[in-house]
Amino acid sequence: MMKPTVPVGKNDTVTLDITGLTHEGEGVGRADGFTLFVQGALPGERVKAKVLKVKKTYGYAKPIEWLQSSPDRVDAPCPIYKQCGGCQLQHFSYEAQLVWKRQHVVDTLERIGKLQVRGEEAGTGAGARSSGDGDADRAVEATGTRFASEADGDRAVYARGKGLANEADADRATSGNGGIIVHPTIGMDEPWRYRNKAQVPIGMAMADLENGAAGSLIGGFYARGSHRIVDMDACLIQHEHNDEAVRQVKAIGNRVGISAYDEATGRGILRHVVVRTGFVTGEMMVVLVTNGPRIPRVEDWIAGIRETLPQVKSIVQNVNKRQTNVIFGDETRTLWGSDVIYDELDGIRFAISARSFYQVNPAQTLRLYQSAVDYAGLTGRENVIDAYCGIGTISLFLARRAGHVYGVEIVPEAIEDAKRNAELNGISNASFEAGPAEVVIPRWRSEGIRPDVIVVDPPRKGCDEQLLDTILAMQPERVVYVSCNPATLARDLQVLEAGGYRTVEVQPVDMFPHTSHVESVCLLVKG
Ligand SMILES: C[S@@+](CC[C@H](N)C(=O)[O-])C[C@H]1O[C@@H](n2cnc3c(N)ncnc32)[C@H](O)[C@@H]1O
Repeated sequence: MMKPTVPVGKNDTVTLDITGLTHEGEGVGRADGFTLFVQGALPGERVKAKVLKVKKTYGYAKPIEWLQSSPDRVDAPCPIYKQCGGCQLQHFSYEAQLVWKRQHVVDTLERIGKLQVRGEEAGTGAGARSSGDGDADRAVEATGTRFASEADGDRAVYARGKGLANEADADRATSGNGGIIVHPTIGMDEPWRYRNKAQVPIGMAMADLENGAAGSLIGGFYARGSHRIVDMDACLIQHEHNDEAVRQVKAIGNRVGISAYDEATGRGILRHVVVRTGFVTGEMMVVLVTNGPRIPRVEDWIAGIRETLPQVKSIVQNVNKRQTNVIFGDETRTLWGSDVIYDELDGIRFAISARSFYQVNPAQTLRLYQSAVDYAGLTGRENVIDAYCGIGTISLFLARRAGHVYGVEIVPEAIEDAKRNAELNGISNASFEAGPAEVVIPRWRSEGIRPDVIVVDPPRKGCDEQLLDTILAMQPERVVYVSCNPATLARDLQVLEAGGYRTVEVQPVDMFPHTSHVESVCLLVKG
């Protein structure tokens, strides 16, 4: 068979019309039908771009001149936005971000889930398209039910060839009542300084390393697509107290003298600084993630943190000796103060320990959980399962309106927090168990637990197949799916629809303004 020829080469200059944005916020354009991903370019723009890298079916290019700009283009307020990989959409007006996030959900439900969305003629959705042009929009995720890699799956979708429109239309499941309602994204009035948690990798200043000097610590996000740390003093999406804590930890580290962990050699001590602030209580936790149990001059560290950061209630060390991108290791010990900090959501108090998941945007979390509770449709009598429950946040919101809530979560410390949280709030109709949802819930089934509603809020990879099978076997009246990844949401909805559930509506909630992340809550009903 003839190998298809690629019409562009590295370092070529091409003119591109940008027709969409990928799930990572890159512009999508085509040169002679060949898909190029262009960081920093927006839908509706025409750019001259230099080709940086060419793969078999797609490539990457960098804009060198704007021939036409989008009316949605704005100046990014962050001075290190161009270097830092933390945010992807600061150059896109906030209103346009919200429209794009909804459209991204719609397109993904159609393309990957093959589901019909109400009011969306195939391929003619309003607003900024989330992917490429008509052809790319219709390209169908046909690589089976699981993705080898999220990014690869997504890029392959955009880059796949023409002619799939009919297949997509033919395969599209009918969802009854004219399709799924996808509501406008719920945005923030003030979409800055919203994060309660900073997780900052620590390194050494390059100049110091090259000069063989003792070295000063740097800390910030990784540069886009790399593991080079961009040092930062302030991050406009972080709570100011978190910024201050990271600055102080770097200063204390420089004064006390500690080496930064080096990924390449596996040597050095300080890997990450993780800081959490309770938005309601103001309480803070500082976690030092180290490459071994010993922190030199640990008493000076504790004194320095307590002196400069009086809101800190908990100083914790986590030991991670593995050569991995995963931030936390398995060993955690409290160096000073409490094992947890407290925060509140809608009058419910939560204890949060270092390794427990807690939503990072508390203002939007309230809206997200409110939608989840509404979709659960509770009257006070129902049995509810909350799968992937973390520290029991959604569980306790649900328990106020349910007969009994059963929460399950894989991190044992989070389950300890969840039990403590139920007690702390005098909630006695919620019980929790540590373990994989896909193992624990089938066992609950065999023990005779019959849920009326199942809520799932899985990590980015979505629900385990075994769990989806168990949901179908348990036949709850409603399933509420909270998702931080539209691609795996769409894939899992397709499985639930094939098993007899109908997706009624989806509410996107902007939990992560200025980034390309999209969160949604989704209601499914039986039959
Ligand atoms: C997106 S978080 C949601 C947590 C919680 N619902 C909340 O809103 O705070 C996903 C949670 O799933 C947990 N998790 C990951 N894999 C799991 C599994 N196989 N079984 C149960 N929990 C799991 C993670 O530890 C994390 O706490």
